Amino acid sequence: MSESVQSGVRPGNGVRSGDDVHEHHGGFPVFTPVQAGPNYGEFVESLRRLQDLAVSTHLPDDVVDDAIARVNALSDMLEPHRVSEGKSPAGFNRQLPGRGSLLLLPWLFEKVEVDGIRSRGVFRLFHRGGNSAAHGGTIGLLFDDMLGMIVYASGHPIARTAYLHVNYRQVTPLETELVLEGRVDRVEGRKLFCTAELRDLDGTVLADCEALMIELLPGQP
Ligand SMILES: CCCCCCCCCCCC(=O)SCCNC(=O)CCNC(=O)[C@H](O)C(C)(C)COP(=O)(O)OP(=O)(O)OC[C@H]1O[C@@H](n2cnc3c(N)ncnc32)[C@H](O)[C@@H]1OP(=O)(O)O
Repeated sequence: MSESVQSGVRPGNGVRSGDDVHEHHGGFPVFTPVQAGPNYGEFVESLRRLQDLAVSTHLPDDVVDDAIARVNALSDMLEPHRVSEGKSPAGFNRQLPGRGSLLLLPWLFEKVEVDGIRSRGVFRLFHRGGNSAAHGGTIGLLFDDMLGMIVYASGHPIARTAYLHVNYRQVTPLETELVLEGRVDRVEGRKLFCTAELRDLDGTVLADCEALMIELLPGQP
């Protein structure tokens, strides 16, 4: 997504290439992608490990107290480096799992093309819902984020999700490599009708979705 914001509309279905970036990306500011430094991916992975442990340990009280002190010390170290939206490498680095954003599932893109995207990754312990299955909300998060990339790849201006209908077909396992594919199926004016599927490596559909993405109007947030 970051490249679209930087360079404007790319070739694709419903192209309006050459048009003004501000006008056709709604009220989104023009972000210049912030490149991650050489160890940024390791930093994010370290935090993901911490998240996994935070939800899968039962700590003695003295360990909790020690952890609070250490985590606060780490936060105090980071605090002076706080920046505004668009100025952090988080979310801008497609070569990193989850584009380097701790919010996103740690997935990597295999294909980002006009006719659709494919991404691969795992749900981790942090994403556990119940009985070793992925939390349904994290599946929605994965789909929603991929929809943004589907719109970007298709060459359309930035769009927001009007609705996202998720069908949970099978229990989605943790720590198991899975694949997601999605595309724009149909365009009606500003309305982009998209579909995507989450599959295991045997090809079994674990979840699928249908979504309506609406291209933003000039100045629309
Ligand atoms: C660094 C990189 C950054 C890059 C960052 C890139 C960001 C990507 C975003 C990723 C996706 C997200 O998570 S977005 C976050 C979650 N979504 C949101 O917060 C969206 C909140 N909702 C809105 O802002 C608004 O409702 C919009 C923009 C979706 C639509 O509002 P609008 O622009 O006023 O459009 P409106 O006239 O209402 O509707 C246009 C047409 O769509 C239809 N329509 C509208 N909503 C629906 C609906 N739920 N179900 C059916 N149809 C609908 C209308 O009937 C109409 O059809 P007709 O009469 O024309 O036929």
